[in-house]
Amino acid sequence: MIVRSGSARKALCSSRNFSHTIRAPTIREETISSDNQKKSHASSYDLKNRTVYARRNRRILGLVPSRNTYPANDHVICVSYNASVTTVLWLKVAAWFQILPIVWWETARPNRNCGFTAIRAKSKLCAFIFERHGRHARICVKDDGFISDQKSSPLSRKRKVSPPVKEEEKVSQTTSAVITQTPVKRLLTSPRKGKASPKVKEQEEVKETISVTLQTPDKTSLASPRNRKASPQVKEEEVKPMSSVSQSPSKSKGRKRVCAVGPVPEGTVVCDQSSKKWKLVELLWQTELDLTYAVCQANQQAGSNECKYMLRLGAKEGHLFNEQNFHLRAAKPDAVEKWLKLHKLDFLGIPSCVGFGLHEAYRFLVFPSMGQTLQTVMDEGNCTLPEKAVLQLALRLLDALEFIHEKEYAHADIHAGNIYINTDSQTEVFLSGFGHAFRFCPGGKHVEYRQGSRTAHQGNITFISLDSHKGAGPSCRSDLQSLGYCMLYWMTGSLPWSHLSQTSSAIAAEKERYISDIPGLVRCCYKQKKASVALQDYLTNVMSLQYTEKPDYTLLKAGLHESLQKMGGSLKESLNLMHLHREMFGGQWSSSTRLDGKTVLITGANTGIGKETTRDLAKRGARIIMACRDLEKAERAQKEIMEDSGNQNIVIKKLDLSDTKSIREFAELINNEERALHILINNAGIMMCPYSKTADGFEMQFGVNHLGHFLLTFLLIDLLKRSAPSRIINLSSMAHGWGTIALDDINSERNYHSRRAYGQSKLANILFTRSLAKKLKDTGVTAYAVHPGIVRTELKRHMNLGLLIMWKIVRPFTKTSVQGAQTTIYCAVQPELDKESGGYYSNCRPSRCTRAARDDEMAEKLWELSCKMLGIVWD
Ligand SMILES: NC(=O)C1=CN([C@@H]2O[C@H](COP(=O)(O)OP(=O)(O)OC[C@H]3O[C@@H](n4cnc5c(N)ncnc54)[C@H](OP(=O)(O)O)[C@@H]3O)[C@@H](O)[C@H]2O)C=CC1
Ligand SMILES: CC1=C(/C=C/C(C)=C/C=C/C(C)=C/C=O)C(C)(C)CCC1
Repeated sequence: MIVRSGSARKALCSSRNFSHTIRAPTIREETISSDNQKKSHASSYDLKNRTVYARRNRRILGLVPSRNTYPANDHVICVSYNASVTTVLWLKVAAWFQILPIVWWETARPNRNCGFTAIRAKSKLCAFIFERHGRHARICVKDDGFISDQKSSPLSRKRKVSPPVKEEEKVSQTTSAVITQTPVKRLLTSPRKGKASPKVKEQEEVKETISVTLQTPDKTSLASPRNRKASPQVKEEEVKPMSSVSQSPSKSKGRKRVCAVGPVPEGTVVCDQSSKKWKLVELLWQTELDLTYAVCQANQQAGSNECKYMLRLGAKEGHLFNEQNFHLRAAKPDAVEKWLKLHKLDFLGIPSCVGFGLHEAYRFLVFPSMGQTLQTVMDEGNCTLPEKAVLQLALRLLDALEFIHEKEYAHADIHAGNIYINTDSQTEVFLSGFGHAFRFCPGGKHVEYRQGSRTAHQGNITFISLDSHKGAGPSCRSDLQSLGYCMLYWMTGSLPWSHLSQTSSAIAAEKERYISDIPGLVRCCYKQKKASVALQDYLTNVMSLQYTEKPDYTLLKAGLHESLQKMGGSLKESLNLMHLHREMFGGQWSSSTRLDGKTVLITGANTGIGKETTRDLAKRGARIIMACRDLEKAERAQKEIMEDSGNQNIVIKKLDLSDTKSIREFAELINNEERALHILINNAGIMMCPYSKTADGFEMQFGVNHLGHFLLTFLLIDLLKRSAPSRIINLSSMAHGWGTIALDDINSERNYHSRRAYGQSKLANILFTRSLAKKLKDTGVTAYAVHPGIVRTELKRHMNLGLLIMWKIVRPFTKTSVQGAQTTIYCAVQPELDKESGGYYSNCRPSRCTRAARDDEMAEKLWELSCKMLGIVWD
């Protein structure tokens, strides 16, 4: 529960001034004594799902804003205690370029005894102030970002206990077992470590609010496996993949779910079949089907930190019954021991069940504590994992799979929620959750392939094999294919079917389509990135396995091993589950929102951010109008996107934003031909070009980036209003701070500075968005300004040498076009944004722009000037 030492801090302190870490679990406050200079001290807060870590001696502090609030990746900022000048400078640069999510910070050393560093992240509420009082440091936290004392700290807020689940809510018709894991209190270290201090105990009394999102369980999965009937027909079920944790780890973050069985109060003692008594110390997490507790033997007094065991509790006749049978039949500890010796392995990730039994209407299984699930790790901030870690995981899992397959069982539900990682060693990976395990080879005789012989689509819908979709008994190939899907997903954060809200049979159809097109599958997930050769080989191998074929595990492992070695990795090495670059700078965001029947118009759609935005929205089913000045380039992009998305409803129209005639002709065509326009994305842009003028005599950057889009929006506004709810997205930039609006020399005729002129045009984009929001109030048309991040596109073609050198320096922190497109897509599809208008967004969340960009008076003046320059009247 409480982070004292170990992996959290190790992770936290591992790199330079900033690093990734796994979020600490609970509310904690600690006075850091400066007497103990040699000892390490950790402090952590979970403040309405935000956490601060502080470590004094290594002078590192970190904060992790909550995923509950923000759909995009978490960020970690670590700064020195009493930050040094270098740190502050670094922070300033990082904040200025929005590399880190800092919007405000302050350091001061008013006197020798009291210094502080305060940081405010993009979360509205975060402010952490580190004060030193004599020989002690104290952390104060306050909502509004300014110094507070602990009395006003929201730490005192009470958590509400999850209400018991009503009987009628428990069972209802829904999908096949969609397992979603909710960490009740997030375990960071293995429960074996650490002691709970009295103070901590007190803090633990504070209850967390658990909002109830009912995800009703599958009837069939609650029924005894013996009573389960095979459904001959594949039942068509509406499944929203995003609603399942492992289908989209990022989406489920923080979502609290209620288990089919009501929780048993902590402190309850249960007795297993061998009369051993187990005390439920703490509810760790829950899925729709079961609850996991930290437990200790009843005669021992232990805090949750000392619990060496975990207990899974579910319905008496539910999937735990199947799991219990599996453990009794196939995974006895001595069998595992024997296997280890025979195969000269140092480790085999098969949990040993040390007790099982019934308690009232529940069945429970007890295991030695295995750490935390991979799902939890990913929920804590890793949308994707580094290739090296995925290879390590896969090799460990292949060992486990080879063992269970040899014991005649298929796991049949491989996904991150069923994989545990020992948080102490970080080298031990366990395969758990055998609730769907299937004995495919009873007595050495492989079952015959028969579709519909079992309930179709059982297990986690995103990762189950095609055989499971079809209701055929899963065999070796099912597990290996599922593992392949998992690896792809962990590495890339997507699968062709993972972001679409589809029926289970539609997902099955996608899997069927790709089973014979591995290059296509890999391309679809990796997009423009270089794919892992090892993974591609693995997929090719396992997708071609016959139903009864015995896989060549040695060959499969050799391929992955070779690749791991080439990357300088080994199985002995700790898993590095932190994807630093992606995490901090990637800003990947995911949503299942479909746009079928919607029309999107996007300018500059043939390359860079525009092209990736088009690709994504095309995959969501929208009709797309690509407004481009170069038709040849546009056709190439259109062809590629059509092939990739399967969406043929993508048209190209010529638009040159540097010529008002072209804009008018284009708009006329759209107004005549299109029945509706739901999303207008003013994306095209030009940056820092040598001085030149548009056809109408406007300075090029101001003319294209602002005036061109201003006119286009004006000409399309009635169509947008008629199509409401509709949205306008203006691509601005953090570069809006590089310039001001020179009302008296808007065309930079007296003085041209290419960077400032670009800044002026991007500032104009934000001011235009603000004015639009005001003028379009109550029309159902909303407007958003976006900073996409610093993105590796063709935009920099006019940059001067100095800036290009700078570009090289910041390159490691820049985004790919796919990453750069995420905030635009977010503004285009996120349903809640219907209620917001006029804001500035970056990293898929509201962001802070400069004061000049919030100047409504200037916005009004710019509006008037723009109308005048374009010769239009727009009130
Ligand atoms: N990349 C970055 O780091 C950042 C980008 N932005 C903004 O994001 C937007 C997209 O930029 P990005 O994808 O990076 O840049 P690219 O240069 O890759 O793409 C710009 C697009 O705009 C088109 N375009 C340029 N001039 C005109 C014109 N006169 N008429 C019609 N289309 C035109 C280009 O067409 P063609 O291919 O024919 O040249 C191209 O399709 C821009 O508004 C930019 O200011 C903001 C912050 C940072
Ligand atoms: C100037 C400069 C830098 C580089 C900035 C770059 C490369 C910005 C690119 C911005 C873009 C592309 C904006 C588009 O709208 C550093 C190294 C951060 C630090 C100091 C000054």
